[in-house]
Amino acid sequence: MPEQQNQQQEQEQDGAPETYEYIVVGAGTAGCVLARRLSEDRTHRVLLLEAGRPVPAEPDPVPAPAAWPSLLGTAADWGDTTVPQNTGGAPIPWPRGRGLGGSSAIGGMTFLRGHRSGCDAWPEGGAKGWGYDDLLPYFKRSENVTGVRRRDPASRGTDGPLRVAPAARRHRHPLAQAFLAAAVQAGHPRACDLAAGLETGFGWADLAIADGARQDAAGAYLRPVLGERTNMRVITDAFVQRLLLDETGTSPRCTGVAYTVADGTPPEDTPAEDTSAEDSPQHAAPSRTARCSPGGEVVLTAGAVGSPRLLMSSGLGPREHLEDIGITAHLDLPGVGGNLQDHVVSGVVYRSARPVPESENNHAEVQGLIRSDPHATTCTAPDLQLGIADLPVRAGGLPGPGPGAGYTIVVALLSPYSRGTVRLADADPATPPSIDPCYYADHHDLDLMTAGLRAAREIGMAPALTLWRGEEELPGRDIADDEELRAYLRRNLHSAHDYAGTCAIGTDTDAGAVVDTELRVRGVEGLRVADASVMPTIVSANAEATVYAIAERASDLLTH
Ligand SMILES: Cc1cc2nc3c(=O)[nH]c(=O)nc-3n(C[C@H](O)[C@H](O)[C@H](O)COP(=O)(O)OP(=O)(O)OC[C@H]3O[C@@H](n4cnc5c(N)ncnc54)[C@H](O)[C@@H]3O)c2cc1C
Repeated sequence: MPEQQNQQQEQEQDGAPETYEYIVVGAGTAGCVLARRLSEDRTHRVLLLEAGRPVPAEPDPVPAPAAWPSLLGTAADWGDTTVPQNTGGAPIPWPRGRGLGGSSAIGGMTFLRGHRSGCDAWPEGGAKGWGYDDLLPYFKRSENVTGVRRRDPASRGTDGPLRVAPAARRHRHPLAQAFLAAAVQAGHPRACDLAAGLETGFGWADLAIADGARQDAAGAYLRPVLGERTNMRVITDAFVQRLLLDETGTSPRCTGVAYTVADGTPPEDTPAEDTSAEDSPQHAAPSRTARCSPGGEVVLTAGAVGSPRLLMSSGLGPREHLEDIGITAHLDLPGVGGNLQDHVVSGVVYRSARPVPESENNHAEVQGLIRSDPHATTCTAPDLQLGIADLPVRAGGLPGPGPGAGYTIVVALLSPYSRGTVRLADADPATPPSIDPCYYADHHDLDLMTAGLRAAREIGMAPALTLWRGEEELPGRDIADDEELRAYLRRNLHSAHDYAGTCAIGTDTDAGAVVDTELRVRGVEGLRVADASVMPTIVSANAEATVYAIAERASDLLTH
């Protein structure tokens, strides 16, 4: 694989400039899907550019699923942090994948579609054609649940590239089994197939693990076809700095991209015909270019941070912000980088009364989707996700048991009210972006999470967990009233890493919309976004399964 990459890089450098029907930026979850699907028609030349390396942990072996946290902070992670949050002041780590497979190659492998109510809210907000039923064929097309019990082929895929299944019975964690029983004892329904997005309650989550190995987008979608698709070129270590824009027409047209390659070879100069947008400081850096053939398109799949970052570096974004940092705005797109959403996470940490065995899976085998107010009649969509972690999950600096001595009932907020931003720190495209998720900026989020802690405690005290339950270490039994619980939530805060919303789908009348319902960037020709950033609102569970479906759908929109 690395050999093939190098060969491709040499061809790019030495050969005559080539053009492509599709240039896909970012080989993460969505980018691998797009590259594979778009290159199925062998007459289409497809270029996939990825800033990271071919194999996430190369030269080390890719770790077993349970060791996934060890990937964070490595070369496979951009290693971002947020700006200080209103939660005690500390920045929060914001890992995101960098390498073939992107975040699917370093993530936690929980594979849930999110409850259908999450997607069904999209058309109501203007994203016509993006409801759960519209996405269902694409959810199915991405996955393969062949052989898994209690999976209905009407709602689940049986021949997609990605093999997913719950933890195999003989490898299930005993604590997860006890937790599931405890949730039912606490009065929650038992879900049969939580991953389908049609049920609430608690059940075994599907995991992107097959035969004991991680299933990521590169392994499932890209590697199986790399050798046979001569019309697809993949270049790694290729950081796309900006989009090439032709502004001679009535609206700007994206004609290609400029990128640098971190392989030590000298870059080419940008050809004269592509200089129309080169009046801002970051454009002075020499770089390679890749251009679209007539009618070709650039597709951004750089993720909810990378895609808005690249748009803004190219002068497509909120005019005021761009001008503040010295970038000429080629188009005022106020929504770019706004509307940032994430699932905020906290939980109740227990010291275990017995040693906690090591996980053979992803540390999070059982999940639950619940409603904070079980008596609500107007809205029954789940707004909290509760799950078991066979590890103590706590922010650095907080006391508590070490691995093997504790466990956590994790609480995640599914439908946050708070909205954040991704902004450029300066005009240099290589400067890490400024990420402000604005956790708990809206007080409703703290109220919902407080209800979540109470629900977690109820399950934690159920008889099925008696043999495991030691002291409640965090927040601690004495922390009982709402004010104290809110203070704890601010102290013990994590990201679920489901970043979304920064290039949202919407209508022309929606000033915050960045792409239309066919994922075309508004006001620009030849440019689409097709990753987690297009979600108008974050989905009601972990995001990856939905990103696969969005990318599958995008490939149809591009080719039909
Ligand atoms: C640590 C972690 C754990 C997670 N756990 C889970 C989980 O258990 N279950 C779940 O459902 N979801 C999980 N997620 C979320 C899920 O992985 C993401 O929602 C999903 O992968 C996003 O897909 P994407 O294609 O939008 O972006 P990504 O997969 O992040 O891909 C973006 C790609 O673009 C590349 N890129 C960015 N900028 C540039 C540029 N300028 N030039 C070239 N390349 C560029 C990046 O290097 C990356 O490879 C997790 C995420 C993380 C980070």
